[in-house]
Amino acid sequence: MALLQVSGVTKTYGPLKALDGVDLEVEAGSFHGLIGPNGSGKSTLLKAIAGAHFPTTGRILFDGGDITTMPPYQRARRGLSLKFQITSVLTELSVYDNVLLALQATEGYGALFRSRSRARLDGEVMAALERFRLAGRADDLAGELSHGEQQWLEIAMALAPRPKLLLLDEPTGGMSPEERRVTGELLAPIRRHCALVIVEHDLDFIKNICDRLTMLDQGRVLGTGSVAEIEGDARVQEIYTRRV
Ligand SMILES: Nc1ncnc2c1ncn2[C@@H]1O[C@H](COP(=O)(O)OP(=O)(O)OP(=O)(O)O)[C@@H](O)[C@H]1O
Repeated sequence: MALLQVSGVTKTYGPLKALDGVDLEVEAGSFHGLIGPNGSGKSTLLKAIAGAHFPTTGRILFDGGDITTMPPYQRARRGLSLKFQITSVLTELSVYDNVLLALQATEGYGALFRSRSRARLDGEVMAALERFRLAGRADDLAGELSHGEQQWLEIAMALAPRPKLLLLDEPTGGMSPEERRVTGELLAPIRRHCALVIVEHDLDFIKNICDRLTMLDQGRVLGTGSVAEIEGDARVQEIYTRRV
């Protein structure tokens, strides 16, 4: 069974169907990109998976359990983690404390005091920072980091609790081409232990890092397949030449 299974998900806002019978399957360890024109429903789908809002109809299964109407904090404890487009690092805290807080928030303070030593958490914080080339900035204020570094810090925070699935909404927004390239490099090794669902407007970036793509158009799935299959799909090409 797939790690994530979205079945027949619809989301309506008044008369508007932002999602219309969407099916999506993501296997463990797979990187899955959501593409499509503006307003096609990519962010709405990501939010439904994250629990930021609930579908009007349909079901979402994650790691064998039904999470359709589960609150976000419970999804996080089951292994679902997310980073949205808007940066949410605490700029007045150190880089180190941002990651520490992310770990503590997922575990719950009770669990932290019962079973986890400060030394063990310290190891996890530093490992998370090292993976994202931020270990040397641990004591700096997060607000002193560049925009790209703040995005990496947020991804490091999202990955620190070792989720099974990471959701990323436009992580390379506002980054330089070099920062985008590095972001791809930093994300590649996580597939050993974590799957990814990513919304990203930079098609070259998403094609380079994803195994599979789902193309949305007007709230419906137009096609799902390998990058080569989706690139070769005439309907996908038509939409991108016409509207994107
Ligand atoms: N909270 C909301 N209330 C009303 N309509 C909404 C709301 N959120 C999204 N929509 C509408 O749902 C549709 C899908 O929006 P969504 O943001 O999911 O598209 P998207 O593919 O992520 O677009 P973009 O690429 O521009 O970010 C759009 O028509 C949008 O205006």
